[in-house]
Amino acid sequence: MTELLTADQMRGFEKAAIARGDASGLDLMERAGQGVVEAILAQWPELTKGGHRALVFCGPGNNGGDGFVIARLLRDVGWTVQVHLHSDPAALPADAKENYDRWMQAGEVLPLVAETVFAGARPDLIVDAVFGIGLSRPVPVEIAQVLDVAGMKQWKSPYKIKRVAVDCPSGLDLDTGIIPTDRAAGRKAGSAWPATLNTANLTVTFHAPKPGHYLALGPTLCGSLKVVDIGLGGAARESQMIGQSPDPQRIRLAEPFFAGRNVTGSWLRSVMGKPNLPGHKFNFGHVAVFAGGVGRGGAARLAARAALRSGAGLVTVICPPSALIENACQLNAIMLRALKKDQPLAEVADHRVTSFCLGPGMGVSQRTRDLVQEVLARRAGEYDLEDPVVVLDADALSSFAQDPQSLFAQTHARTILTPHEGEFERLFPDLSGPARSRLSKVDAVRQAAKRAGCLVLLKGADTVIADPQGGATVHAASYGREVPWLATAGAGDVLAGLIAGLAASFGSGTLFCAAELAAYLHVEAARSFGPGLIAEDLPEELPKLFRELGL
Ligand SMILES: NC(=O)C1=CN([C@@H]2O[C@H](COP(=O)(O)OP(=O)(O)OC[C@H]3O[C@@H](n4cnc5c(N)ncnc54)[C@H](O)[C@@H]3O)[C@@H](O)[C@H]2O)[C@@H](O)CC1
Ligand SMILES: Nc1ncnc2c1ncn2[C@@H]1O[C@H](COP(=O)(O)OP(=O)(O)O)[C@@H](O)[C@H]1O
Ligand SMILES: [K+]
Repeated sequence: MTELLTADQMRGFEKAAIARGDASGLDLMERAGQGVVEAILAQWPELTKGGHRALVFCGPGNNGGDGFVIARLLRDVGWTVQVHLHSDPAALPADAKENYDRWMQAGEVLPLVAETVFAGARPDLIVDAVFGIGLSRPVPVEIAQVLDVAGMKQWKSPYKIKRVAVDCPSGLDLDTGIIPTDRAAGRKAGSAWPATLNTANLTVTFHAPKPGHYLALGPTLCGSLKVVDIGLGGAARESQMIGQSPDPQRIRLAEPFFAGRNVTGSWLRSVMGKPNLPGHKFNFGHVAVFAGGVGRGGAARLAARAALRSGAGLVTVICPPSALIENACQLNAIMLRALKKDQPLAEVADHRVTSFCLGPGMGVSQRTRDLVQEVLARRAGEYDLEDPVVVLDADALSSFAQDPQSLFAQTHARTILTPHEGEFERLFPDLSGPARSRLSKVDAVRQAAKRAGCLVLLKGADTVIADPQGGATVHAASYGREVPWLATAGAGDVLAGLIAGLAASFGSGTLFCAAELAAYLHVEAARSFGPGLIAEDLPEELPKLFRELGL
């Protein structure tokens, strides 16, 4: 798993490397510029021949400094390079000023304004080195207009121009994936998108990716993402091994890589615990999924099917007596019990149930609230680790919209809430909507987890999982892993069942790791099946996936 570094953390790594004497700021800037040029030529080998034309846009900070290095290195290999600067050169920080001076020994700098940028011939390459991690406010309108991808239409055959962003397309906040805009810059009517849009074909970042490359608009704006090693050392804590709990206050990316190696098989084995161990079905966990009334059982059956396919030893659907026949007609390997209104839960779900899943199709009602509270009150005794896992999704969350605190008063460390944005807003209105123009999805989910006293997984193409201590993971269906066809009714129910099933076995993995793996498998199952997918297909794709992933 790769660590995602916030701007502050990145600056910390840079300072530490300089303090250790590993490199000077100027060395780092040179390596950064060199890394960008190498990445450009690797991405487009046809550009290696030289004789091409580049526009380099430089900003007032060290991102601009990288731009001057790139301009010089391209010029050295025979390119015609035109540099535009948005700043008073005298105000540049020291390393950027030094690289400005080196460029100026045989070059010139034009202002970064539309009239001069679009006056010349069509470039082959545009390098955006205006703002990186130092972005502190909305980009001024006149610069946003120059950076707007639509501006390229001023040249003939604009699709031939390659756009490269240094650290990020300028204007993207790398902590949040949001584009801060002010009223002057405006937004398209009725849209979350700003009126102008700066996108890249290739984004080159340094040392480690940043949260904003994966959250919100980040993946759409960045194109493809390349991380360049600039020798900062102390690899951004990749030592958070797969299968281990997250480091509090740090953010990681849920992916099957460790130290550059693909470790999918060992990730699956470390979290699932099942293969190669002797034992009987009760050793591999018993999942109980609560279903709603007549005609509403589909969602629970989807969750149950995912739980069983994910390796749980037993799965039982618990439904009201009126829905027994409907469910009996649909279920075979999944067991079925009816729970009467005043019947004690223990009569249908004994102490061997290791994982509960509540919400899908249950209905928003007092009955759902009561069942959630009864399940949360069931504790195993002294050790938290033996409490049954409780996955709360959909109606189990919405049933507490009027009084979220009464839910949070009962949740425990083995509880996970799995809302989509709408359900999240019902429980955490102050961490949703307008608040999210300031607060990253990661920080919103961290605050939610702290308040709820349990894990929270907020769904989306950028799924975020956080624990109450601040540990957080992003699982991103982006950069070649896009699965828009996963936005299909019932896909969330399958995810809830998958978490309940993976966490049921008391394998070596924690609930947090089970949630990370579930998010990954969910998207891999959708990728494996492809377009045309419906929710029923997801659990059925798992056996093939497990085989392919080396379980
Ligand atoms: N931290 C590191 O380890 C390294 C950083 N490098 C580069 O340095 C960059 C960070 O440099 P800085 O911290 O100087 O930050 P930036 O260069 O990203 O931007 C900071 C400057 O832009 C101004 N600014 C911010 N938002 C603005 C806005 N909306 N309108 C007008 N002006 C605005 C600030 O006042 C400041 O002058 C990175 O993105 C990366 O490109 C590289 O040289 C490699 C090493
Ligand atoms: N564009 C997308 N890319 C990747 N995953 C997506 C996308 N849209 C939705 N998903 C995933 O699909 C699931 C939808 O869940 P949810 O909104 O609860 O739907 P439902 O209630 O119909 O099951 C979530 O796991 C979400 O992360
Ligand atoms: K940039």
